[in-house]
Amino acid sequence: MGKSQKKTGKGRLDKYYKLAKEQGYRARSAFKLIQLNKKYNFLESARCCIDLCAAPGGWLQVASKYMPMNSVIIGVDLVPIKPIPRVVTFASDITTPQCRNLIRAEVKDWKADVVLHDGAPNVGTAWIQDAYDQSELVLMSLKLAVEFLVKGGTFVTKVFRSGDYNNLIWVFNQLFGKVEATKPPSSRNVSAEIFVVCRDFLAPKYIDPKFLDPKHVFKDLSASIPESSDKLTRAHNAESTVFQPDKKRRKRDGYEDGNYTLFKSIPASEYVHGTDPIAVLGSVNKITFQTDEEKEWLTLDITSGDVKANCDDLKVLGKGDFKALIKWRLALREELGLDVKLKETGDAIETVEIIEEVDEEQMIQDELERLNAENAARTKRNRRRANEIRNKTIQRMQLQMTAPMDIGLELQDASLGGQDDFFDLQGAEKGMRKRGGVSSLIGADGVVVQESEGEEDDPSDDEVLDSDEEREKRNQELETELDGLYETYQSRLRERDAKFKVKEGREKNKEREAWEGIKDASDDEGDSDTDEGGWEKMEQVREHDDNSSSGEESDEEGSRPLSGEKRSSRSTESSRDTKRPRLLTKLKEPPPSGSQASKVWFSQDIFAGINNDLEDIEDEDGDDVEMGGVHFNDDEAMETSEDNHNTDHAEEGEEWDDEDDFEVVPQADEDVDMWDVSNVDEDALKQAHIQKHGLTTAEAMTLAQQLVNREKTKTQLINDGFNRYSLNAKDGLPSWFLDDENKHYKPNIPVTKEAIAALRAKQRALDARPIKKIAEAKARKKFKAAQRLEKAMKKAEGVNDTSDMSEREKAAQIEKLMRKGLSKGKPKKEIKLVVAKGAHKGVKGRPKGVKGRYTMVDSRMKKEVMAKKRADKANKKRKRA
Ligand SMILES: C[S@@+](CC[C@H](N)C(=O)[O-])C[C@H]1O[C@@H](n2cnc3c(N)ncnc32)[C@H](O)[C@@H]1O
Repeated sequence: MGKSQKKTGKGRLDKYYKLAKEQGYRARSAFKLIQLNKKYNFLESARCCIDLCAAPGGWLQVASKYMPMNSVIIGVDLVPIKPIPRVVTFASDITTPQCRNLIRAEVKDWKADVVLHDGAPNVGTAWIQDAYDQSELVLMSLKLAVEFLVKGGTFVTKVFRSGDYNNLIWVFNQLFGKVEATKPPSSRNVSAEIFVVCRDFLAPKYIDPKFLDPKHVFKDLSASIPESSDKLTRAHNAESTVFQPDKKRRKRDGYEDGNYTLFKSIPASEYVHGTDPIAVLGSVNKITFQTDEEKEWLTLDITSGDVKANCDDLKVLGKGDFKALIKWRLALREELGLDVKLKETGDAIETVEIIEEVDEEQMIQDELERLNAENAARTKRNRRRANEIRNKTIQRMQLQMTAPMDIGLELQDASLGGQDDFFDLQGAEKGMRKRGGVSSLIGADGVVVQESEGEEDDPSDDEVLDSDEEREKRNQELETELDGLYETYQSRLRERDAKFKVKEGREKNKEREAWEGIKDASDDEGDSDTDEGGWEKMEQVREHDDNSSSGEESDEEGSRPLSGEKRSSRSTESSRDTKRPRLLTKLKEPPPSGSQASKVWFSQDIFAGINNDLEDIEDEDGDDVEMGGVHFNDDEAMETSEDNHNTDHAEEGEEWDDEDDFEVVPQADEDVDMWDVSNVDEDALKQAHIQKHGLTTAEAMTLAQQLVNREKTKTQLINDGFNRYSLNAKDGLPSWFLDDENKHYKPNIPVTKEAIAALRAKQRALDARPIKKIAEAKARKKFKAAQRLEKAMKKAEGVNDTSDMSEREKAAQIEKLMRKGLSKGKPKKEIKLVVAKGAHKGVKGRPKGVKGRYTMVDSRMKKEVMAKKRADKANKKRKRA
């Protein structure tokens, strides 16, 4: 064993190690023998002791200490043992006859009182192998012990807990009167070693060699030798008792005695008559039909082909097969009359059940309770759903998806219009009405006030929806309504915010929505009652309203065929409109689709002169008009004229009268407008970004390169702008879908390798740029070098000008100066680090043999410096945060 291993392994430096050191024992194992002897007192009376595997001699030291003077102590080991007073030692392998002869030569005709064995074969091989060798060594030591021990003597041996342990103990028991296994306190718990103290050696006249033969001992041995039998006799009859055991050991892996096969079959009668059919089916492979009776069962109707097949292989039973086999067994038992009694009992029980007096009142009561419970559960479920919907609505309001005021008003309106179920859920609606509508849920500061669960469970809200279907339907309606409300909210935003309106207009330009034609105003009105309804109708009416005066609006409202909530929102809006200054009024609101496209189209210069003629061109019959080769209807013409009208004003920069609630939204160049799909700010931002960082995307770089290399013209680029992504109709699409489309449904602009290479090169150049600090340091260095050179030059000039020096001297001097000027300044003086350990440990002043500048360092200092650096860094970070 290496020294380092000894010190580090298993925490070896324990108290016994120290004690052994203190008391001069060669090994800590000495204490094991001391403790064993303390318990069994075998050393004090011993006159002769043989220690097998004794090196380095710890046990021998103990024996020499505890055994009487003049006693014989012999120690044997593979390795030589350093001499110990009163102890005879020699090196030998205890498994060899040579060792036996050596011992014999030493003890002569004496017999040993004690034979000790603390052998450990070696270290490093696999545990199984170690354990086996150990057991073998034990048996070898036993062989020597039985040869040299006196009758009544003691054999102490170390055994490892392994599969052979019991066998060894069994053998010991055959040869000794008392066998005890013990683990002295000094033996480490982690060690598998156990010490067996075998006392009262029986010294039989004949010991069967098989007792001491590992091949036989470590074979399967019986543990059941009759206690009553005389030990000697047993020893004499070892072969018959040990090697032909009465009862075979039961295998731990569950084999039955004598049956080492995995396949098991049982006769059908056993299955049928047995009490645990399930266990049979679970543990057996096959049910056989061998007896006449069993064979007869096979002919019965109940024994179908399936049953037979199932009986053949029980390991592959499915659920159905299993059931079939159980049923078959029951049927067969009935057939055989085995279950008659049981059946009768069952009947009797049933009869008892039937004749049991039925408490009618109790039944009614139970039924009532059941119904109540069901009802309560349903109510609770409904209320929970109502609550979910309400929370959803509130959440929408919080996300500003729905104008809270609208909801409140709509609610009121709905209730006025007799739409009691407007909010889908009566309970919820009632609750809200009581509290003044949803708007009441919102505090003065706009924070939504959540209701407590307790309130939800108010028994007064017990009215529930009729059925799940109805509730579902209403939920859907509510969803639709809420979507509508979201649209309203958006349109309100449009009206309020001129920028938003312009932006939206541009968005529409971008998308070049499909031309749907614009219906005649009169048609619109006429159709409104028949074809269209719901939200679109309301939108159209609202647009129409926008063009009329606010005073008129309120008057006309009542006659319009709008749903209650829409009417109300409109009327509210109208009343509000009268109060607040409107940003855009007289301009005709474009129809929901097509108008922007037409606006763009007709805003081209080519149509500039025909603005005023539009009315004239208007077909009296309201027919569609052909203009500039483009087919369009009356509405478009109207709109075009107005659009152009507006554009004119915008171009002229005329200030519109505030009273008219007009604010001219400055328009950029129309040509640019076509492609300027985002808002102006975004463009400005993009420009600023490009100015600052240059082109950063591969697409932009590709386009730029194509333009520079004249691979593409501006017109081509513009044409490329018309693609499938630009003709997307958004009508009727949910907002979430549109949001998603905005993110992902984008044209895939091609990128070229060259563009990517250019971008990479740019990035590399950026990466290669040193950080500010380094750049500054480098510049400083350069600057200082230049200064030095300048100084050297000046000096050189001075030298050159001197007349009292020869040319050769001058040259040498100048060279020296220039060398100095070009050098990196004064070389730093080296500081020697002296580690404060070994000879330098605890030295005050200059350590020996160290010249020049030095610094004493030690591991502690290093740790402290590191810790300080860490702390400083952490402090800096904290300050910054
Ligand atoms: C744990 S030490 C014994 C320590 C000893 N009891 C003491 O207190 O100093 C085990 C010893 O068994 C010895 N050994 C192993 N196999 C042996 C063999 N076949 N014959 C003799 N000695 C053997 C080893 O050399 C080793 O010194």
